[in-house]
Amino acid sequence: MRPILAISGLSKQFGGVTALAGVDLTVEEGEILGVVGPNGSGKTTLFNVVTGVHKPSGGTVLFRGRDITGLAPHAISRTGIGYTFQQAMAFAGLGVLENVQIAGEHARATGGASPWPTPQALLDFVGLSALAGEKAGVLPFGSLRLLGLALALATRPSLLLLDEPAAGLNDRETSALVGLVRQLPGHGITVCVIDHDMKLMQMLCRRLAVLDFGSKIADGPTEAVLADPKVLDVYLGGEL
Ligand SMILES: Nc1ncnc2c1ncn2[C@@H]1O[C@H](COP(=O)(O)OP(=O)(O)OP(=O)(O)O)[C@@H](O)[C@H]1O
Repeated sequence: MRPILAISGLSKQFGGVTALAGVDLTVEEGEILGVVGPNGSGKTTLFNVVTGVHKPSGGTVLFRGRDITGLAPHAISRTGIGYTFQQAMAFAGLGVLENVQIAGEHARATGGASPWPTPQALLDFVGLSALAGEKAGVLPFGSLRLLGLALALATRPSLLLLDEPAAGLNDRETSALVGLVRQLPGHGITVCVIDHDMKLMQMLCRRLAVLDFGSKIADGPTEAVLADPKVLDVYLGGEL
């Protein structure tokens, strides 16, 4: 089967800094793939290049076989790639439901039936119905993260990129998030997630790719990757 996302030889220079050094990576339809690596290894840059925030210095990104390399973010979003940010993004002065409505207005026109036909249904899914009328700016941090997930889902992605979705969440909130993300493939949404929390990644991902200094050093079943001496080496004294 053709991968939903196929990244080949992707590189990105920021002046003299090599953030990505020729990364090959595929995301298979229906999986939850984890991308890990030490601070500064290029994970966020990888997402930023895939979503069009940064233009790559070299390489290609194919989404469902279509070359989307270097397209503008709005054009990439319309192909069906959604993403959440490290910082939850919402209009603070608008209501929770209004935020989801607005995000949905920018949804791609070509998607099939959404698993969540209304903004309210999406709020039900992420567990924020009770807060629908609140201003986003007054939400507690955990709820704001869930709103960030709802906003990304409102754009009706078929591939969702999650950048540190559990950062700052407590254990209960993290479990709730894991429960939601695990359901996404069943709703036709493939997931690629970055996080430092290896326990979270073990709960979510059957496959992990590891970046180090902008290069992919491992890619395979989660348990095998976490036992790989090359991976243990880059995390020496670190999170593992
Ligand atoms: N906009 C930018 N301008 C200049 N350098 C950048 C920019 N974005 C990232 N970098 C550099 O590129 C390298 C990779 O950074 P990146 O944020 O992709 O790593 P990361 O793996 O996501 O790190 P972290 O886990 O800390 O979020 C780092 O050396 C970083 O300083």
